[in-house]
Amino acid sequence: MAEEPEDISADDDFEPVPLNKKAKAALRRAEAAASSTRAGFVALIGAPNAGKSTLLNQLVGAKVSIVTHKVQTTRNLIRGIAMQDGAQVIFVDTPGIFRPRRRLDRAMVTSAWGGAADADLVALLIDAKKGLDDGALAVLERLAEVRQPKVLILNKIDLLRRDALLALAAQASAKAAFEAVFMVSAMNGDGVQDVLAWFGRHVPTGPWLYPEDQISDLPLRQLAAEVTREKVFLRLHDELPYESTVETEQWKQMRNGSIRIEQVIYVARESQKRIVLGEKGQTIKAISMAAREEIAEIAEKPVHLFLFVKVRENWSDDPERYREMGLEFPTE
Ligand SMILES: Nc1nc2c(ncn2[C@@H]2O[C@H](COP(=O)(O)OP(=O)(O)OP(=O)(O)O)[C@@H](O)[C@H]2O)c(=O)[nH]1
Repeated sequence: MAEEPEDISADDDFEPVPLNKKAKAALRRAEAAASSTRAGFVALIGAPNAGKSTLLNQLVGAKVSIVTHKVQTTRNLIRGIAMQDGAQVIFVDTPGIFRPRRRLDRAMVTSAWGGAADADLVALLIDAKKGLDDGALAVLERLAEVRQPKVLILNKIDLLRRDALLALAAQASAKAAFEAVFMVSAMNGDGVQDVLAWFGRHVPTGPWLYPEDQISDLPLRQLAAEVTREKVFLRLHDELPYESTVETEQWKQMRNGSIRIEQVIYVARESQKRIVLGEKGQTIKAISMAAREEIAEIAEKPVHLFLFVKVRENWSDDPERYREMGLEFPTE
C-alpha cells in the first residue's frame, strides 16, 4: 500500500527552510527594486476634440491614438505607456465626453467614465481656446464625483494669450478640486514634459505592469485598423458619417519578412461606398498608400495592404460590432 503523504499544512511547529546567503540577497534586491519603481493608470478625460489623443501621442513619444479634427474619433479606451524616472505611467485615452444621444454615443461616454473610475489619477483636458463651454462644463460637473486625485490640463495654449489662460484656470478650479494645473500645447509639445514628470512622481509605488519597451496595449492589428480609419476620416471628413469603421480581417507574416494585411472599410450605404472608392479608385488608393506607410513604420516591417469597402447596414445596433471595438453594448 502506498504510504500516505505527510500533511505539513496544519503543523504549527513547521519551520521554513532558512534562506541561504544567495537567496537572501536576491530577495533584498527584489524588495528594493519593487519599492523604487512606480506604476499607475492616468485617465485622460475631456470634451470631444479637446486634444486627448494628440497629448497621449506626445506623452508616449509615438503614435498610439489616432487624431483627426473630427470629433469623437476615439471610440474605446486606448492605453499609451510612458517611462519616466523609474515610473511607468499608463495613460488611458478615453472617448470624448458629451451629452449622448445615439446608442454608440452612450457606449462611448460610459466607457470614458469607466476609464476614469478605474484609474489611479485623472487628468481633465480642456481646449483653452473654447474655454468653459457647454461641453467642458458638463465634464466638470460630473468630475466632482470622481474620487481620485485630479489635475487640470489646459490645452492649445499656442492659440491664446497667457492672461486669458490664468482666468480660465481660476474659473475651472472653482468648480472642482485640482492637485495641479498645467498649460500645454499638445500639438507642439510645449509643457508636456512637466505633465509627464508630475505623473511620474505621483503614480503609486509598485512593480511595472508592462514590459519596459512597450508603448501600447492595443494589438498591432487593431492599431493598424485605427490608422486606416484615421486616413479615411482625414480624407473624407465632410462626406462620411462617423459610423464608418475599419476592421483588420487578415494579418499574415510572409516568409520574406513583410506583412500582408487585408482590411475592410465598412460604410452604411452604397452611396458611401462610391465615395470611399472615388473616381477610378483614386480615393481608396490614396488612403491605402498613406495607411500602409504608417502601419509599416509602427510594425517596423514592409507592409502590403489590401483595402476593401463593404456596406454594412445598421451596424450601430449590432452588439457584436461593439464587442469588436471593446465597448459595452448599451441595452436601453
Ligand atoms: N492648435 C492646437 N491644436 C491642437 C492641439 N492639440 C490638439 N489639437 C487639434 O485638435 C483636434 C482634436 O485633437 P484630438 O487629439 O483628436 O482630440 P480628442 O480629444 O482626442 O478628440 P476625440 O477623439 O473626439 O475625443 C485635432 O485637429 C488636433 O490637431 C494644440 O495644442 N494646439
